[in-house]
Amino acid sequence: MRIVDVREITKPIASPIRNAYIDFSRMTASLVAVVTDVERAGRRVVGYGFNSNGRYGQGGLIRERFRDRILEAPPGSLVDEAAGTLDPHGIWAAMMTNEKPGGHGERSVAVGTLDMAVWDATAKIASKPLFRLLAEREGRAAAPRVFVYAAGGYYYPGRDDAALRAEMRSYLDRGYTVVKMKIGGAPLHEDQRRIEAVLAEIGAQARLAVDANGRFDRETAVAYAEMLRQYPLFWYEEAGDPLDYALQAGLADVYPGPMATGENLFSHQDARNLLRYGGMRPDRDWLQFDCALSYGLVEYLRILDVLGQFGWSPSRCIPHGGHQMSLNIAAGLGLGGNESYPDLFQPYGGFPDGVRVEDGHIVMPELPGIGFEGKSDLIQVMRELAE
Ligand SMILES: O=C([O-])CC(=O)C(=O)O
Ligand SMILES: [Mg+2]
Repeated sequence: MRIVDVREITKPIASPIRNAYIDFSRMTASLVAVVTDVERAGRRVVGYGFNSNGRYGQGGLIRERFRDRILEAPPGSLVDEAAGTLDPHGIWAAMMTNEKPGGHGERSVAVGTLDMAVWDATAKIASKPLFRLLAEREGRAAAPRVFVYAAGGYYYPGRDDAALRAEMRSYLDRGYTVVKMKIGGAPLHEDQRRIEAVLAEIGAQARLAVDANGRFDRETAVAYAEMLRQYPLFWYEEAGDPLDYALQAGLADVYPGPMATGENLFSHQDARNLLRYGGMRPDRDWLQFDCALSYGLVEYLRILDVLGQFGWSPSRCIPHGGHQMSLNIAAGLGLGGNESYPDLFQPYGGFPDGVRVEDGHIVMPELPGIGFEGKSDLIQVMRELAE
């Protein structure tokens, strides 16, 4: 059993939206394929992966370093003979040869993207859905029904509150019970008006989360907290810089409701610092680490270990990114749910065809691997890369 090729292509996922920090007019993503010499059901097994929105494609790093390390590693070091499939931990170690610790930068995105493809291939070779393989390895029962929430509510050029309300209404019509909107890209009083418009629209049918994308300094984060705490929000996300743990910890004193952060922390060491110093509360707050940006599931398993050491349950994790990889982790390892972007970042985000959101949950179909083959628009671009 061998990995015979690793391919990457950088694709546009541009759209005219803006959060408090960046616009997505030039956003790209890496699509990767890990090609094996194994056949299942009459087809060569190819694992696929891509990075989440918000960070750019990683073609340079993948082509200059990580691809060759996989292809040049002793093939036996990449295989789990006993399990009869690839060894994602061995492949991860090969990719990280000659990489110093710390300063995670964006190599974590390159490795996370390849790691997704490796797990897809690993589960396909085992002829199982990834969530079932993960649950078996951890000795727990899989839970195929997964909570999902609808992320959107971006700033668009010329957009008014009526359009924002209509967007949120459309999520409720599609079965979601939690919706998310952006804040911090407009003055506080304007954001407050937008929030009240959305709350009036969703009423008791759903809850609202708000996301500042790390925009605020301490004073502004507190001013928003004091405004936001009068509303029954699902969470207040990424108020300040993702690495400013003191800012986050200070917010807990003024904001009693749930807070969320972690999508821009890319390693178990950063996650540990958040839990050590960030004042996050395991009884109500949410952790959003996204394996596709942070060295993949091999590293995410280490993050879950750190959570355990600090008394956190995996059920407090709702990853960023809206991809099927995190849906599998949620169903296999007992996370609290997953993000979803019903109208954005297609064809990468979303669910296999025919999967519907009901009462804020989806049920995972029984597809081998991550399940990309069940999403026709996505598997089409994937197969153009490698089959
Ligand atoms: O707008 C973005 O960069 C995406 C984001 O923060 C989220 O999905 O939580
Ligand atoms: Mg966010």
